[in-house]
Amino acid sequence: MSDPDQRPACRLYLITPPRFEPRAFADTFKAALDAGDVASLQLRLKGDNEAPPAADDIRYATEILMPLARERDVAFIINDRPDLAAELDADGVHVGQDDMSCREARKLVGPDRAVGVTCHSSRHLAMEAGEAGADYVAFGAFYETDTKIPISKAEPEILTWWANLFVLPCVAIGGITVANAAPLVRAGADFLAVSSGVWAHEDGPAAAVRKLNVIMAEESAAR
Ligand SMILES: Cc1ncc(COP(=O)(O)OP(=O)(O)O)c(N)n1
Ligand SMILES: Cc1ncsc1CCOP(=O)(O)O
Ligand SMILES: [Mg+2]
Repeated sequence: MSDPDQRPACRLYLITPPRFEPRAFADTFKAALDAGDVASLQLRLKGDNEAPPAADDIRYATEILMPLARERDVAFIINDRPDLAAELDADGVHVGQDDMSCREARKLVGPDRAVGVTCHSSRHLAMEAGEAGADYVAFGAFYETDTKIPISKAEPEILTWWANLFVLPCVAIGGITVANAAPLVRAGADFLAVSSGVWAHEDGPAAAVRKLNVIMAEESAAR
């Protein structure tokens, strides 16, 4: 059993938009990171219809964004590509169930980089990922989203179940915004993974990061 009183406050795990021009995006990116606490940033590039991006696009975006993240103590995670996470010396990789197994990803990135695993709404997948050496498990999608067509709908109870049993951090993802984040923090999320809820916020990304930080602090203190 894990002790809920020992659990650190929930933190923000930013996900990039699926498509952007890295140099043009850099100022927006810096403004978001400078607006409040951001634990990590996932470079999640996708082509049309979720097609995988070219490796060189990931390399170029990493060249521009990773130093900006590092200067701010924000961990830089690459989506889908453990090989590139190792090659580019990123802080970690996120793999989905159809990308690569956690163990294979670990072999590619080594012991010192983080490996995160998509577990949809499955307790079984999450326990498997934990046993396979994942550094976090990700549950979702909690809310409707236009960023991806999710294959599962998760309920906040899965976060509570996980947090009460395991020390390994859990990430909540899918349609999270300033307006709907609170119940996920209360339920036990260690990280909120947010893309459009930050980049498309009506008052801009910096305002979204500020507001999410207030919510995460308040709701973590109340749990
Ligand atoms: C933190 C986090 N959680 C889940 C996902 C989804 O990964 P996956 O299922 O492989 O889908 P794609 O993101 O690759 O479309 C994620 N990227 N990050
Ligand atoms: C990658 C991913 N996996 C499940 S939902 C989702 C999309 C996250 O983006 P948003 O925060 O815009 O819903
Ligand atoms: Mg994937």
